[in-house]
Amino acid sequence: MSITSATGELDAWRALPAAQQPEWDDPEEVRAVTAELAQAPPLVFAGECDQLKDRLADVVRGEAFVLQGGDCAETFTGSTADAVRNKLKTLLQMAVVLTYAGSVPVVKIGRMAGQFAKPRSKPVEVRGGVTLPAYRGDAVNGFDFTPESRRNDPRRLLQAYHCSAVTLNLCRAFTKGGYADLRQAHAWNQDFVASSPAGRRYEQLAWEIDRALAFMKACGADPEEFHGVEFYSSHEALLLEYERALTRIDSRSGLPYDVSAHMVWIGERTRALDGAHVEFASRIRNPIGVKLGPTVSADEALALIDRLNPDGEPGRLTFITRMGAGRIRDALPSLIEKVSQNAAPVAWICDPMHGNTFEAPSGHKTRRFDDVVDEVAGFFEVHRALGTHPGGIHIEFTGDDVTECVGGGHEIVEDDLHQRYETACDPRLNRGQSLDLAFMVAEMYRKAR
Ligand SMILES: O=C[C@H](O)[C@H](O)COP(=O)(O)O
Ligand SMILES: C=C(OP(=O)(O)O)C(=O)O
Repeated sequence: MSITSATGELDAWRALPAAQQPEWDDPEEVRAVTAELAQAPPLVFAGECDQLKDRLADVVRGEAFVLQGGDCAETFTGSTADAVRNKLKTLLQMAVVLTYAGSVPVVKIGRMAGQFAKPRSKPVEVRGGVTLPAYRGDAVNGFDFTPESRRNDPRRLLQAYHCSAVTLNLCRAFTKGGYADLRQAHAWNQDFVASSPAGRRYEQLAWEIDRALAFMKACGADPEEFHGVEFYSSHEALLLEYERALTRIDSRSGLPYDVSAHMVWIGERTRALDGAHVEFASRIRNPIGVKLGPTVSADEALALIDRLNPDGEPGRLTFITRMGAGRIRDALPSLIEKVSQNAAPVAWICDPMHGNTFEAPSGHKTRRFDDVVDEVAGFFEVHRALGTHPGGIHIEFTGDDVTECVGGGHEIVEDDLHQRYETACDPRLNRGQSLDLAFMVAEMYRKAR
């Protein structure tokens, strides 16, 4: 493909309806910002995206499990060393639990280093009779409820890029520089072990891992093998101007990659077959996820496969189902059956968060930990019944001790939600709830095999 024809194809989305795009007041400013982004260094390399595709191909074959997670909405002020380390630590702890207790290689994908834009149900928010544009993520406007803050500001796209770079740089340093060394499995838990039942359970597992590592060392295995881990970044490819500006032609292959993240996904609200998001994603070579909610039909899923993975490349396409605990057992089987009949290589991941949100009497958006667990259980049951592979989970979590979802080991109740409700959009599992979930999922995975 020539560079000129590749560029034309990469812009084909511009002629199609693009849902959930912010209205910017000054198109000239958007042009200036995207021109600057188009010159900015890539955040990831095409070869890394291909490596993730290989790992996801293992998932398709039933040989690995995906743990994808992080904030609902990252914020600029949250791009600090402490916050990033706490999230990463939680992800690493969950991955260790899944790898050890579930006996499966875990592909670690952060919902991190780029998750700065949010699709919204309503374009405006009303508070006390005042109507302002909805908050659409720090890449678009501010969270504070004032007209100045809620103005869509294209310069925020640059800040999103820089915060993504800082976050990814830290993640790379933590995961390659010794912090993620399996021999540190106790150290990640130090601040947690005394205060939480999940922390104590994890500590026991870390001792078992110590023994296993000592055994392997005694057998001659090289301990340096456990020094670092592979970590990949992902976010929703929502703001097409931003994603397009960060798309580059790979010098090795001449093919386009969106270098804003290793993997990007298309959301439930933007997956229209004739829409701009699917068109854009069909042109880039990254691994792509698509969220599928309870109203998706099997024919739509097949049409998405045709558009996004016509060559049947394993690892290219992941379906992230988010049906809700009450719907998954009815809605998922026919989807999987039809896709399997077509022999389409798809990785199936369960997002047990987005179909289980409700509003507490206090007005806080929340989720029940039990519903989250029940949706994952339904996901495993369906795959088990059909003989297909439950390929992973996609969750919203934070490494901090927030009170945003109810239930879990600490029994957070609706009256507690106000205590530490810090999310900029949807409720996240806190660290204890995340670890509890990892133990339960590991158990489900072991049984499913
Ligand atoms: O994270 C997903 C969506 O952006 C979020 O659920 C939308 O929330 P809203 O319904 O409050 O707009
Ligand atoms: C918006 C999201 O999810 P969904 O598209 O599934 O609603 C999300 O994961 O942030």
